[in-house]
Amino acid sequence: MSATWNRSTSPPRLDLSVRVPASTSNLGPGFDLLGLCLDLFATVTAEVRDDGLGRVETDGSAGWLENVLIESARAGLELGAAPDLSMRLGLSNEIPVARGLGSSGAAVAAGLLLGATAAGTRSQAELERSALVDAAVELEGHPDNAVAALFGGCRLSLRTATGWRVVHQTVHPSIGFALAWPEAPLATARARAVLPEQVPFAAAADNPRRLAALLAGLCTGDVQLLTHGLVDHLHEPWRLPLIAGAAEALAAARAAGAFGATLSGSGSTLVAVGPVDRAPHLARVLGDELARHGALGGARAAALVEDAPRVEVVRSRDGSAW
Ligand SMILES: Nc1ncnc2c1ncn2[C@@H]1O[C@H](COP(=O)(O)OP(=O)(O)OP(=O)(O)O)[C@@H](O)[C@H]1O
Ligand SMILES: N[C@@H](CCO)C(=O)O
Repeated sequence: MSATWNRSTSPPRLDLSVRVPASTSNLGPGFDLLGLCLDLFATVTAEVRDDGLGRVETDGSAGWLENVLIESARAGLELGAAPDLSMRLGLSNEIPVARGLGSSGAAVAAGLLLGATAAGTRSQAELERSALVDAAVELEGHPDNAVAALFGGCRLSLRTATGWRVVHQTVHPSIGFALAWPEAPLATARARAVLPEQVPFAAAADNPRRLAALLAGLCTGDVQLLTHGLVDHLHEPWRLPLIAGAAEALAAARAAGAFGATLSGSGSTLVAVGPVDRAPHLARVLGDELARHGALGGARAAALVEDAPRVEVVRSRDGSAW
């Protein structure tokens, strides 16, 4: 971060921008644990003013993500001890919202990074990304999407006695991801509300076995491990009935050569995991089957995004310089 602010007669202004990835979470047994960044992006801009008013708003472009973006930017400013800065946020978003692709997690990460960067630019003290994790989890309610969006790559979020520990999970380059989502949204809150209080002992006992296989399979590209690992008993059985054609589409993807197929996050997007060169075909298979049962929102192959989002200083200006 090179820009610094000088007070002058008109409030100094800083324009920031950050591009944050979508994420698929859970991948079956990694419920509220695993988030994997994919190449659909939300770009958030911020006009920051050092006017002492502490007003955070959007320019009207954020739609359903407006509140989460404002709250996260505020939290970033507060963490950076600069709650008196004002921010005007704008969103350009290619992540389908309320489809289990981490749009709110991306908004949380973007807001926190922009707020913390604005604060740090004034104080010259940059906040560590890891200092934002607790706030991200609190804002989002679960760690997987927001943490992945903050750090990039595939991430496991573990709550320890001393706070959240974020672990990088290697994903073998032979593995590809195919997505398809219905036109109808499915809010995470609704998909969490259908989960049971308790599950049978056999289901609880099998899920960690599946998770161990999934993580080893992601690391090595071992097809048998991935196939064994992309199975869940804790959330998928209750959520699939909420999405017309989901069970049929997952079965079709498996029959077409996917190693496995499951819900992306809490749905309504479906994700098939297969050979990287077959991902476009698998996306078509998922999409065709969803379309047979209702209106299709979209279908595409998606690539893992390893890079952490970086806040860019678009321009820095005080009254005299501009
Ligand atoms: N029907 C709705 N009307 C208004 N806002 C909504 C509606 N459904 C969801 N939202 C808001 O849209 C944002 C994104 O929704 P949500 O968190 O459910 O999905 P997501 O982040 O896209 O997917 P996921 O977290 O499952 O990966 C949230 O801030 C949520 O409050
Ligand atoms: N782990 C969260 C992700 C929300 O997309 C859930 O499954 O509810």
